[in-house]
Amino acid sequence: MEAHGFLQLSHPSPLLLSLAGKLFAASRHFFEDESAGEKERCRRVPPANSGWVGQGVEKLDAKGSDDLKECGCLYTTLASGRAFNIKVFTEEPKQPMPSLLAGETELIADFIAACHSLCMGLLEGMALSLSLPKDYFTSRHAPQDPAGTALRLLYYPPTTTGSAPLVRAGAHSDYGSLTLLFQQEGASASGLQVLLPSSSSADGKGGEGMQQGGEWLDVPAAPDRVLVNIGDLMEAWTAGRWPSTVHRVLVPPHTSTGARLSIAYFLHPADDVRLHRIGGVAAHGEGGAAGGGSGRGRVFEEGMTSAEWLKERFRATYI
Ligand SMILES: O=C(O)CCC(=O)C(=O)O
Ligand SMILES: [Fe+2]
Repeated sequence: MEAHGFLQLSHPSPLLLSLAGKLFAASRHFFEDESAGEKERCRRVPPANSGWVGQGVEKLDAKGSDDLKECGCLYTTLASGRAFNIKVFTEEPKQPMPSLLAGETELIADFIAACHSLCMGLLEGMALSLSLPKDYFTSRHAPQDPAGTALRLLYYPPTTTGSAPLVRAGAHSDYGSLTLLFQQEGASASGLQVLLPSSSSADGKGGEGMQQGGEWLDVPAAPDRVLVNIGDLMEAWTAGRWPSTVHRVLVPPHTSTGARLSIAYFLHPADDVRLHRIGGVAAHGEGGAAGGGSGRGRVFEEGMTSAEWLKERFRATYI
C-alpha cells in the first residue's frame, strides 16, 4: 500500500463477491439492451454526477484521448437527493432510474452497503497504523451524510483490430479516499494497468506527464479479488504516506475483443468534512510537496471541505 498505493484483496467476503456477480449481470443488461432513448432520458446532467454517461463524454487523462466507455453513475448517500430514482437513497430524485435497472435497487443498495462496510474496515486499520483513533477516518465517512461517494457501472464496448485510440480509460488517479474496483474474468476484461509510483513525475496534475519513463504493471482481471486504490484526497490527507495510484485501461492486444465491464466504488468523506493534513505520518521522509512519502505531492488547501475538493477535481474530467 505504501509503495504502490494499491492492493488486491484476495479473500473478500463471499457476500460481496456474489452481489458483484449479480450487479455485473444487471450492468451488462443495461448497457447492451437498454434503448438509446431510455439511456438518453437518464443522461447525466451537469453539474450532477449521477446518470448515464455516453461515449466520448469523459476524459480521465486530460492530455490524452477521450475514454472509450459508457458509464452509469449512482450516487450513494441516503440524504443527498442526488441519485438515480432509488427510493432508498433519496426522497427527491434528481435523476430518473433507467427501466432495466429499476428492478435492481435492492441489489444496488446491498452492494453499496457491502462496499461501504469493507471500506470502513480498511479505514479503521489505516487509522490505527497511523496511531490515530480507530474512528478517525470512519467518522468522516458516515454513510448517512451527503458525500461525493459514488458507485459507477463501467462499460467499454467491444473493439476490433486497429481501432484507435487503444486506450479505454486514460491515465489518472482517483479523486477521493479509497476506490474499490471489481473486474470480470476473461481476455476482454484485461487491460488495467497501474503505474509504479517510483517512476511517476511529480507534476501533481495527472495526464500524459505521469507516463514519462514510467513502468506500467498489468493488473490481471480476477473476479474473486477486489482492487483497492488510494485516491488523491487520501494522499494529501496523509502527506504522501499512502500515494494515490495512477492507472489506466488499455484495449487488450487481441485481434478483436469483447466488451469490458467493471464496477467502481469511489469513497469520499462527507461533503462538509474539513480537510487537515495529518502531520508526522510520512513514510519516507522525503519527496512530495506535502512533505514526505512517495506520492506525487497532492495537497489540499488546509481547511477546505471534501465537497470543495471534489468540485475542483471534477472540473478537468468532463469534455
Ligand atoms: O474500468 C476500470 O477498470 C478502471 C476504471 C477507472 O479507473 C475509473 O473509472 O476511475
Ligand atoms: Fe480510476
